Amino acid sequence: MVVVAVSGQPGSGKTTIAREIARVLKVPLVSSGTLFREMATKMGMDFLEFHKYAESNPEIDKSVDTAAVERAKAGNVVLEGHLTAWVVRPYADVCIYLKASPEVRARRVALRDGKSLEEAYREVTEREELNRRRYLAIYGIDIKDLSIFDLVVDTSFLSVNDAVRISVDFTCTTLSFKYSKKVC
Ligand SMILES: Nc1ncnc2c1ncn2[C@@H]1O[C@H](COP(=O)(O)OP(=O)(O)OP(=O)(O)O)[C@@H](O)[C@H]1O
Ligand SMILES: Nc1ccn([C@@H]2O[C@H](COP(=O)(O)O)[C@@H](O)[C@H]2O)c(=O)n1
Repeated sequence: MVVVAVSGQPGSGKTTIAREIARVLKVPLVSSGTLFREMATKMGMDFLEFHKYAESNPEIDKSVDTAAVERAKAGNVVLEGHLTAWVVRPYADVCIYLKASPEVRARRVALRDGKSLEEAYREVTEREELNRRRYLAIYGIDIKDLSIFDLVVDTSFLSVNDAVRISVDFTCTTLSFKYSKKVC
């Protein structure tokens, strides 16, 4: 029953890496970020606006996180989300954190979402600060504390392929060692 959590800064490449790890492990990918985006859409809010709304409505993060923990307990999953690893750590075999410079992440999000560089830069920096404040207020968790992670990767100067290879190789090696058999 493998459980992998991929967290990290907005635009660092979490979804890209988590999707590939899930493919290699042949398990589903569950994204807290996607759930959070869907909730924003349902409430007719802009993504960034919803982050601010969540600040005075802690039940939003708690419902996203409860879903992540319940799914982790069921096993055989890759969980992805900016904040997810901190809450599923007790149930995860491997926790990976991705980071990159704000400039690099803004460029990637601008390209991905068809936004201006200025808008993307504002989004990635504001989202990170709003998330940091919420998690500190709700759980007393400082998302600057990366000590819970098994692997921290700065993807600023890595190609997608290199970032994927590093993350997948580490995950497969760690799982194979932990379960004393070739997992992938
Ligand atoms: N190492 C990399 N080098 C260049 N581009 C990358 C790299 N990793 C991911 N990307 C690209 O950057 C964009 C953002 O990646 P991705 O959506 O995986 O990030 P994320 O952390 O999940 O973002 P968000 O926090 O907004 O959900 C995507 O278009 C992806 O293809
Ligand atoms: N456990 C949680 C709770 C909330 N989030 C929020 O989802 C947003 C989008 O996540 P990305 O992976 O797309 O960055 C994120 O900014 C959090 O506010 C979460 O990720 N995990």
